Amino acid sequence: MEPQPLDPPDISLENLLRPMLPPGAPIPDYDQLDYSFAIEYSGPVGDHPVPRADPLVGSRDSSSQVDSSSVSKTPRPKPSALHIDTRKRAHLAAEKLISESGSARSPITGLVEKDSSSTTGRSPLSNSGTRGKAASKEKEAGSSSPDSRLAYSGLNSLSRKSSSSEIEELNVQFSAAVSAAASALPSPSALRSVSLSENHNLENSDFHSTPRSISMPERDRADGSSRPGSPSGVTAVEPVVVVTKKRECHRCLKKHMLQEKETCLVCTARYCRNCVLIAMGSMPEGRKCLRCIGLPIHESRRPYLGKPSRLLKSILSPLEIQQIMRTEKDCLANQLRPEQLIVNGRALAAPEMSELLSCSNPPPKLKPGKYWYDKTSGLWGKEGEKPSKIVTAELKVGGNLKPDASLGTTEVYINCRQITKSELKMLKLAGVQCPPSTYLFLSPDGSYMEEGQNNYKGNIWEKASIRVMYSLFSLPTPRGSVRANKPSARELSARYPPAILEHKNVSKLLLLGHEGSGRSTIFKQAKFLYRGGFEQKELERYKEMIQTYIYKYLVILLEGRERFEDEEGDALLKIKCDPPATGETSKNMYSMDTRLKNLADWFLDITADGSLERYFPAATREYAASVEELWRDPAIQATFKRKEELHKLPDVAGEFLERVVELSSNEYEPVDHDILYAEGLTQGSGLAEIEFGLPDREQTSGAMHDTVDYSPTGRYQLIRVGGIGLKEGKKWLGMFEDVRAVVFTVALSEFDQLWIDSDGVARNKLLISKELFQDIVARPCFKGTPFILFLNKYDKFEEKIMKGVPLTTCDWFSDFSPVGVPHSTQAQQAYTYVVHKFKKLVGDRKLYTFQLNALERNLVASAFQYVKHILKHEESKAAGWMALPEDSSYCTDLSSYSLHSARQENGNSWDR
Ligand SMILES: Nc1nc2c(ncn2[C@@H]2O[C@H](COP(=O)(O)OP(=O)(O)OP(=O)(O)O)[C@@H](O)[C@H]2O)c(=O)[nH]1
Ligand SMILES: [Mg+2]
Repeated sequence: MEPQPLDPPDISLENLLRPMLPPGAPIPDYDQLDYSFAIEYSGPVGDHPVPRADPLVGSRDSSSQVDSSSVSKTPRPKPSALHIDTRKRAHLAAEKLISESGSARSPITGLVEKDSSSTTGRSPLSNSGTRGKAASKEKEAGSSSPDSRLAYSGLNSLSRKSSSSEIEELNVQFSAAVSAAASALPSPSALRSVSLSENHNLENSDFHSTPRSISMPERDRADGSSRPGSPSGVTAVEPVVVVTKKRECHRCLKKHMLQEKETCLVCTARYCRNCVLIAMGSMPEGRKCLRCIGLPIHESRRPYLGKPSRLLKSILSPLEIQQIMRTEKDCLANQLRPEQLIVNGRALAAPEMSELLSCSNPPPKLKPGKYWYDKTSGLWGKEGEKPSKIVTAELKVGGNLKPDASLGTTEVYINCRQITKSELKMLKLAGVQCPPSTYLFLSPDGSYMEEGQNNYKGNIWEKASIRVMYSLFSLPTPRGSVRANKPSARELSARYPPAILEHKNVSKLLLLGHEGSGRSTIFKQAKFLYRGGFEQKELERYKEMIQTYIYKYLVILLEGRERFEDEEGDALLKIKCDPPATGETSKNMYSMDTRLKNLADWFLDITADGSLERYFPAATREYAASVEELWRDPAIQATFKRKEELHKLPDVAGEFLERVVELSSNEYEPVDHDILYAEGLTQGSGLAEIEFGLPDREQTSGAMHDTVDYSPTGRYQLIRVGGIGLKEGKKWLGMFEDVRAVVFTVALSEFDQLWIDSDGVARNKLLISKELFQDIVARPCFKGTPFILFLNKYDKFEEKIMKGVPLTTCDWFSDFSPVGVPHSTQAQQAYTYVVHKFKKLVGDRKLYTFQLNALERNLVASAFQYVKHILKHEESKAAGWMALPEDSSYCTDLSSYSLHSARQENGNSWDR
């Protein structure tokens, strides 16, 4: 039989394209198609192997079929047929889609996209991104394959969120094109060891097998146990710097003497214009060779981040350059890692670095290294050197400033740092008197005073000539005009309370205490009681604060859940003694289903990399339902039951999480109760003051007889020293020598709670309060000042004692043994014992104590009346009268006031 002639292959464009596209994908419009073809090389044999180009005519051959194990599960186009220009098209389509969908996109989408260049940039609501074991499996299987990494991040995230097959298709084509290009044309060195046929095999290509250190939390790696090694999640792998001859292209090894080259940000290999796109692919992290993707950049290249070269401009469209430069600047792998910055002797954590970089005046061109930072003035410099910059003050970054931070030898100190000779010279020029052993307190605007003295002395930046001199000597000066920076009276009062307050004829009350003891609550109650509450602007701030804090509380719970799940798993394992089969994870009451776990992981990730505050409260509404779902999950509820073990979780967490949907709505307005429950006054807590007149007793409860105003002026000023203020600003205390009384708050209920200090050491909270109290009582500036101890949170204290939590949990109370006393509950006995312990601390000195529940407004009013009595008493004592007010509702001993007596006076009607 005569052989039938074979049909000529159908070489229509459609048939050519079909194998390149995923099954079922529509053929793109011919007019819009941007394509090119590779033809087989038939020239003379050269020095280097030439990549093979397989013809695409006809149906796909078996060798081009993608291994079904490939997680992308999409056929890869043949390397030869799809030119890199496809990227352009994919990219433009993505841009188009972004611009079209821009307005309709939810804030979540926008936010996630923004972050998509970073490790954690995955939609929390999609299942694609998993931290932990799932992610690690995915990685092993290749699903977090180079495809997904190579695709433009924006495009990638779009395809994840959008169901648009077009985008997915483009993404796949684009990734495949790059992979193809990479594997088809590896570097000469790779070619030396890889045969052409291997080279042709995408799965075996050098590109695929190159180990990556892309931002994968450490626990996702070998042991699967720990949190990310670096907070940023980028493993600190030292890049291997490629040494090439100066003018040689690292890929083709040609010299191209006069041609510009593009340099890899990681290994510094240089590529000529013909090789750059092949060597660097789609540049998902900017200008890096394919094998360097995921690696941290070489520090010498940091100044070039985001700055396109002329070469790039000549081969890519402006839109592409814009996108590449954006990813280059934003992508996580290219960021400075927090641990590379040592500030005041301590490596930064991710949230600290993000605070530093996002402040209004960050240090410019930061490089890895050791720095010192003066939080009070904002001065910033390299360790052992004079200051180089004034950055935003009061940032919570790094350790404590050391006197020798700048290796000064002048014996003149600014905010505890011994200054350098050039600074001293400048200070003298500015007319500041500074003989040896001068201790100056300098604020960010240049105003200064001598430490321990209450007078504001002047401003070193005031004269323009001085500022010029400073810059001549390379010393930093503040940005903008000093006049504009002049602090308001209110700001000054916070900085130099005595200077501002001196002229006022008020009785100053200093409100001190350890974090969480209730200082702000008392302050807020004073505002409600005597100043008519909060203004609209302040309410807005509280709203924002509450909405942000909910997420922080959630994250504490999520971390706790993980811990408990592991512990429980280990415990069950010990009981069972038979380890689960490989890959099987034992479930317990703290385990969550995969979807919620993904969501939880996302929250933990954005917290770990310090971007939680970038998302919230902005996206609070979108996530409220998810947070509620998480909160209601049995695993989280089981975790919450063990809240005492979650040291950072405040008491209010449950209350706020319970109402997350309501609190997250736009219409939500904080009510008094919410404001009191919200921790702190404002997010940045330092010094705050409020002035008020105390009304006569009759006005507040109607049951008091004291109609005489004992205060000299009838005006009081309550000054709250907040968390940071007290720790770093202990020197301020010396400036409050004219206060009439120190009100020290202690949260009684903390006797069984732990506090993790900055060194990670857990300590009993009440013991910390005790030490702080002892420290302050012992200060010479408070030698003759009456101390009033507000023993707060009695409600919680009572609840705990009644529940059987032993007071002896706190070592300080180890000798407490309740005895059966008629008409006295165990809680009252415990309270009396605690009062006794505190009084013993001050020896012969008088210590006034007041039992308080600061959430009860009337009780706080009584507390202030009590303070007023004390002041009167102290005044009489000083005048030698020694008469106590007749009515003394403070029982036999003015020095103690308990809720018991207060309740009797007020007929037990304590409204919140
Ligand atoms: N149950 C109970 N909770 C209280 C009491 N006093 C304060 N709280 C809560 O304790 C938490 C911490 O109180 P804050 O007033 O912020 O304490 P603080 O840390 O000293 O204040 P800042 O200096 O602003 O940080 C808040 O959620 C308050 O609502 C109390 O007497 N009983
Ligand atoms: Mg607080």
